[in-house]
Amino acid sequence: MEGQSRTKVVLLACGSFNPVTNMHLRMFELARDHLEDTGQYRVVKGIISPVGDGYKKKGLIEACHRLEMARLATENSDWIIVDSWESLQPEWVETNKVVRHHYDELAAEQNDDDVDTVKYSKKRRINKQVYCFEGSSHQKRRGCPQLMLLCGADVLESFGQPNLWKQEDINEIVSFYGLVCVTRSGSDPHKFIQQSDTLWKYRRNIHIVHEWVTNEISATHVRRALRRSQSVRYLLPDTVVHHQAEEVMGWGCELKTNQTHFKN
Ligand SMILES: Nc1ncnc2c1ncn2[C@@H]1O[C@H](COP(=O)(O)OP(=O)(O)OP(=O)(O)O)[C@@H](O)[C@H]1O
Ligand SMILES: O=C(O)c1ccc[n+]([C@@H]2O[C@H](COP(=O)([O-])O)[C@@H](O)[C@H]2O)c1
Repeated sequence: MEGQSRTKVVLLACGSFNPVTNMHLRMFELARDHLEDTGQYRVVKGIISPVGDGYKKKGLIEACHRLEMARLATENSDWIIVDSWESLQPEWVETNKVVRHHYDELAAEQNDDDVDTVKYSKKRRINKQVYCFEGSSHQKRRGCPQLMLLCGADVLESFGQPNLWKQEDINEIVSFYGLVCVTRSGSDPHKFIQQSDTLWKYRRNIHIVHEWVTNEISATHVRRALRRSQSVRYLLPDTVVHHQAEEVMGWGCELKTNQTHFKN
């Protein structure tokens, strides 16, 4: 696509970030490299959106701490930011609504003159399929970056978990926005897409990024190590390790307080 303008992309990652790990940050770098390598896209921003306290997942520490740790983790990045909107909502917000919110924010940044008045309540052709979002007030804004949801393969595979995601939300995410999915050990996103009619239909909007440096870094592992007073250094950015030791552990959450070696 030399000489032609690339499509601007904003990557949005939703999750607990309990706490944010180096792998969360690496996920953004991998996704940006992958998309830009195609020659079609220019990734202009990455957004981390920690889930709110209403998610009520076992062991989830307060959103203010997860938010602060994500802020510390990204303070040296010139393109990844943390957004607090989702984490400040009193009730849990479905991911599709979070994606819509961020799309509206991006669209609002555009000049009103750029509004393409074709509403998504009208039939539109996407990937040669007629697609329609009944009742959605979304408008396609010319010049607005494309917003893609960034996730690990476990989240993609959770689409198949009965009664977890609404089918219409999955449709909207993969047809209108697009998905960038980073492989995790034990996952097979290509096979998962092949076995899902919806995902297969919109497979061109799903970008699979292969993590060749296979690793098992997960927030679960970090929490387990903390419970056992083991070091989590180099699994998390140093600033986050310090925050864990100095702030979170003194706030009465489940994490233990006797981990002074984190400060070294
Ligand atoms: N090692 C990893 N490889 C690829 N994606 C990852 C990895 N760790 C986290 N992610 C992705 O980051 C996003 C946010 O994840 P989340 O906060 O749930 O992290 P997690 O490490 O999977 O947490 P937990 O272990 O608590 O379930 C999700 O899309 C998840 O798939
Ligand atoms: O929107 C949904 O229906 C939906 C169903 C299940 C999970 N999610 C989101 O997926 C993310 C999962 O995070 P975690 O830590 O539970 O792996 C989190 O951001 C949730 O809000 C979203």
